[in-house]
Amino acid sequence: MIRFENVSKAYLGGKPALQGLNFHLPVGSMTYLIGHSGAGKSTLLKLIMGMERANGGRIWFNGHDITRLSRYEIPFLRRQIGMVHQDYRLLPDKSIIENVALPLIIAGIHPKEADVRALAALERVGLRERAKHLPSYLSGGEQQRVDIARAIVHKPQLLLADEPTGNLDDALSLDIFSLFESFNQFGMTVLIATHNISIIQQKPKPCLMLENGYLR
Ligand SMILES: Nc1ncnc2c1ncn2[C@@H]1O[C@H](COP(=O)(O)OP(=O)(O)OP(=O)(O)O)[C@@H](O)[C@H]1O
Repeated sequence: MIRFENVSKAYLGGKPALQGLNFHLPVGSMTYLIGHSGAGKSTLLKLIMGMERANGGRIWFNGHDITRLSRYEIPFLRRQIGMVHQDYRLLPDKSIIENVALPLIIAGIHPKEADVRALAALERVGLRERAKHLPSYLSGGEQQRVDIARAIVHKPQLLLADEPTGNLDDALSLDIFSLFESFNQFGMTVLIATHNISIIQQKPKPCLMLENGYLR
């Protein structure tokens, strides 16, 4: 699904964030991306999303070189990817269902159809009955599940998560990782950047380990 070939990234004026990365994520795999703060985890995820450009090397997504995409092609790439954030990023003045339906509305789906799909996504994360509430009425763990529903509402092939349990306690974190496992069991490829060693031990998976921008 994803192949990195000798990929490097340096931000303007900074030291290299990623250097000569080579790896392959097969379709249907679930992988952890680990490494200390500043090791380059978020940068790697942003390269896959087309939010940052590599300075060298190639990134293949289903056989297409996404380092060569024009900015008009990037939205098509993103429609195949879901992204879960550490800080939820919900719109505070929109209801839960409106938050989850938003990517579909932006992609031009009819609002009624978008609502049906958003409710189905909320069902998958166990929050269908909270659809009409505002985000501020939900706990941190529930808001994280809304962010996950929004990330999967368009049925992406690939799910990326950047420190998805950074703000949650151990029990809630385990629930969130179980959700990711359930999506993976239905065929979604999953890549999770995490510091959560306890979860990695409880739910072992293949790991990509970054150290100062290099894969170990
Ligand atoms: N927009 C940016 N401009 C300049 N340098 C950046 C930018 N984003 C990240 N960096 C630098 O790139 C390197 C990798 O950062 P990155 O955020 O990818 O690491 P990380 O492993 O995700 O860290 P954390 O676990 O703290 O989120 C760091 O040295 C960081 O300071």
